Order: sequence, then C-alpha cells, then structure tokens
Amino acid sequence: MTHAPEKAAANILSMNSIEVLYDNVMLAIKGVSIQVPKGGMVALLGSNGAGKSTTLKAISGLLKAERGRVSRGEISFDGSVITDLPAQQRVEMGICHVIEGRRVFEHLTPDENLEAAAPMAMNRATLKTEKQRIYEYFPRLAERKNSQAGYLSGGEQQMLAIGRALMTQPRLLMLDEPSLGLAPFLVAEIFSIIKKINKEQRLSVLLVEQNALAALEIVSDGYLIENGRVVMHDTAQALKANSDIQEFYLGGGPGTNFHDIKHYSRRKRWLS
Ligand SMILES: Nc1ncnc2c1ncn2[C@@H]1O[C@H](COP(=O)(O)OP(=O)(O)OP(=O)(O)O)[C@@H](O)[C@H]1O
Repeated sequence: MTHAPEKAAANILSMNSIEVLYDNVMLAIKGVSIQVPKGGMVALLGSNGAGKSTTLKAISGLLKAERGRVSRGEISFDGSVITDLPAQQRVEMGICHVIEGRRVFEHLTPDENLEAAAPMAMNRATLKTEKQRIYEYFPRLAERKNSQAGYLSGGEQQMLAIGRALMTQPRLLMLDEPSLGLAPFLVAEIFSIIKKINKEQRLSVLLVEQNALAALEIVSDGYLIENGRVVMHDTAQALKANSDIQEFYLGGGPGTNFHDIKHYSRRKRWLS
C-alpha cells in the first residue's frame, strides 16, 4: 500500500480494520480502513466484486438484510462508534446511502418522490425550501417535476435518487456507482453537481465508482480496493499520475479490456 495523504481535518467517518462475513463463511472485506474528512469527498475505486458496495453497506448498516455482518474492526461516525447500530439509527445520525441502481418510486412524480424522502418531522415550509434547493442543483428535475418518475431518463432518475438522499439532510452522503450506464456527458454533469453540493453545503461524500477517471476529477483522495483489501490510498492527483492506476483503471495502458490486462503481475499481486 502507498502512503496515506496527510490530513489536518477531523474525520466524519473512520473505518478501522473492518472484516465482513456473508453467510458466516464468505469473507468479503479483509481488514479495510478508510477515513472521510469532515466536508471532504473521497472515492472508493476498484473492479467488479472488489468489495466496494459491501464497504458502504457495513457503514450504513444494510449488511444484515443480506446475511452479512461486521466480524471484526470498528466504524466511527463523528466520534461515535456505530459498528453494531441498527440502520435506522445511522440514518437518523445523518448517514445516507444511495444504493446502486437509482431506486425511485416510479409511479410517483419527482416532486412526490422528494416529499416521500423527507423526514416525518419536517414542516411544510422547510419541505418547500429543501425541494427548491434540490431543484436549483438539478434544474432538469424541476422541468420534469410533475411527470411520472418511471418515464424519466436514466440520468434524471439518478439525479432524483440523489435529490431524495439530500431531502434526508445527510451529514455523510454515500453514493454507489452513480455513473452506472450513463453517457459521459451526463456523468460529467452529475459529478459536477455533486462537487458543487459538497463545496457549498460542506457535505461529506464517499463515492463508490468503477469510473475512476470521472471520480478522480472531483474527489480529494481515493482508496483502491481489490479482493476485499485496500491496495492503494493516495491523493486524487497522485492516483491519476500513478502508472498502475493509469494502466488498469484509467485506460492509459496497453490494454483497456479487463481480459487483456488481468495477467499483469502487479494486479495479480493485488488480487492474490
Ligand atoms: N449478499 C451477499 N452474499 C454473499 N456474498 C456476497 C453478497 N454480496 C456480495 N458478495 C460477495 O462479496 C464480494 C464483494 O462484493 P461487492 O458487491 O461488495 O463488490 P463491489 O466492489 O461493489 O462490486 P460491483 O462493482 O460489481 O458491485 C464479492 O465476491 C461478492 O460476490
């Protein structure tokens, strides 16, 4: 593993030597430690099956629904240990996990989707202000706010999924593959909005992505996970300049196809 970037800011999330077991036998995460600074934006990169989604589920508490559990290590959120807390309690603390696949209520309008995501205790005036704030970040959603969400494009549904997450007024936003299946121009649009929200609201973001090129444009630093382990952690700038990362994840090497490159010795070492 390369050296970690130096950090002065306090961390909103600290995950220390976490192991995750599925079905009591399948060790999916093997001693992962990651930190997200308050107001920071960090990426979790890696290929299919590396353990990125499992890491997010360990933080949000969604493992239980999949017969998974944290078998070792500790997770702290803003100084409090949350490793064994129920998922709902973590939501109330401000942890919001947008799972892969842009889940929205397809039969409702975007406006109704946003309202349904708001905490029960939110009053009408705040609800209106919060929706307005989200429409300002996502003008495309404002244009379609009274259409049926099921008829929105993939990019608009992803915007709505993020908008729904923002309605919960999170302190840590975790996004799982927001770029999945989207055209590059839409990925660029959505990522620049995420960056804007991070900067303007000082919202801490943990971004899981296979699209390393897009992710490294907006985060301050990133962790590379392979086979359930962190194999590299560095600043986004250093990761972009790293020849292994360029070869295997940024398409800069001799082969961009996974089947072409999987025999490279360094990556084989990461996967061992
Ligand atoms: N519910 C589950 N039960 C058993 N094994 C699982 C479960 N979910 C994931 N795994 C296994 O855990 C490992 C990590 O999977 P995970 O979904 O976290 O990877 P990922 O990096 O998010 O990959 P992808 O980008 O394909 O979603 C994989 O080997 C996967 O098969």
